[in-house]
Amino acid sequence: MDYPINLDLNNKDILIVGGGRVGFRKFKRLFFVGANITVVSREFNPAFDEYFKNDKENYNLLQRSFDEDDLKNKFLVFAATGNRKTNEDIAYLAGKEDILVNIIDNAGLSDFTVPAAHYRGKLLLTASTDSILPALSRKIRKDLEEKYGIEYQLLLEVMTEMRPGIIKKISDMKIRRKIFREIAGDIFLKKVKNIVNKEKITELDINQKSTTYQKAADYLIDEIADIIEAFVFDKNI
Ligand SMILES: C[C@@]1(CC(=O)O)c2cc3[nH]c(cc4nc(cc5[nH]c(cc(n2)[C@H]1CCC(=O)O)[C@@](C)(CC(=O)O)[C@@H]5CCC(=O)O)C(CC(=O)O)=C4CCC(=O)O)c(CCC(=O)O)c3CC(=O)O
Ligand SMILES: NC(=O)C1=CN([C@@H]2O[C@H](COP(=O)(O)OP(=O)(O)OC[C@H]3O[C@@H](n4cnc5c(N)ncnc54)[C@H](O)[C@@H]3O)[C@@H](O)[C@H]2O)C=CC1
Repeated sequence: MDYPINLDLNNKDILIVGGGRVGFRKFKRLFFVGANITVVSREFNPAFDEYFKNDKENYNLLQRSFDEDDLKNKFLVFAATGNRKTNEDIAYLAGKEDILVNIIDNAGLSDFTVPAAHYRGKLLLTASTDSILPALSRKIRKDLEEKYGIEYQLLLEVMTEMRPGIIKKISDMKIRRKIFREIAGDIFLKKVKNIVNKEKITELDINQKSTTYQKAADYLIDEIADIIEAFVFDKNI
């Protein structure tokens, strides 16, 4: 069985060997999370074209064959060539340097695999199948996209501001746990969803902290204050 872990790859040096269809999929997500990416590839999938144009970000696209020196000082390596033997060689060389590898055509030689992922603001939901049926991971990711909507992003955005204050103010851990479980419960989530629908809040509103977002956030902060009061004074809500 695999161990799930959420890695902070911001500014970490990552190597991808092979800029094909799969290499691009790995690249896109690494770019999204702020990694420092080097892609070495004999040829590049056209999906990389727009990235060749803006070559000033945290990535380096090198059109050539893989060289052992490419592994130097890398935090993680993805072997994503279409050549099984080359990918095997990369697994061996990276292993010698104690660098963790993902081998796109060989789960057995991989130190880690990549799950399908749905990001909803700060919520991250992932699916994997122990490498048995990646198409199922993809299908589950699509299901999660339907089920876990913008209300989760809104709630987490508001809680980013509120959680430290609640922890500071309420010293009793048991009461805090009750409060947080209530905020994460079905009843409260329904309220958040209603406000998303009523105010027509979009992802952009949340990211830009628009006035529509502020209005919704203020409403939720009041609701959360009511929950806190109810639990602190041990009322049954
Ligand atoms: C082991 C793993 C290694 C790794 O890449 O980390 C791996 C390996 C392989 N995948 C293959 C094929 C496909 N992969 C996908 C899709 C995804 N593959 C991803 C991960 C993983 N794929 C890891 C295990 C994850 C797990 O445990 O489930 C996802 C989840 C994440 C991502 O890549 O970002 C992403 C969905 C992203 C999304 O949409 O959300 C589709 C679907 C499609 O394209 O429709 C197909 C075609 C249909 C099919 O074969 O199922 C083949 C070739 C098989 C062959 O030769 O036929 C191999 C090689 C092999 O099996 O040896
Ligand atoms: N892990 C996954 O999610 C998936 C894995 N696969 C597996 O991955 C394999 C290939 O995936 P694709 O991206 O579609 O292949 P692709 O052929 O589109 O891309 C491979 C890239 O590697 C480059 N390359 C080959 N040898 C190289 C070398 N020595 N140095 C540098 N670059 C080199 C090529 O120029 C090419 O751009 C398939 O054979 C399949 O087994 C397929 C689908 C999904």
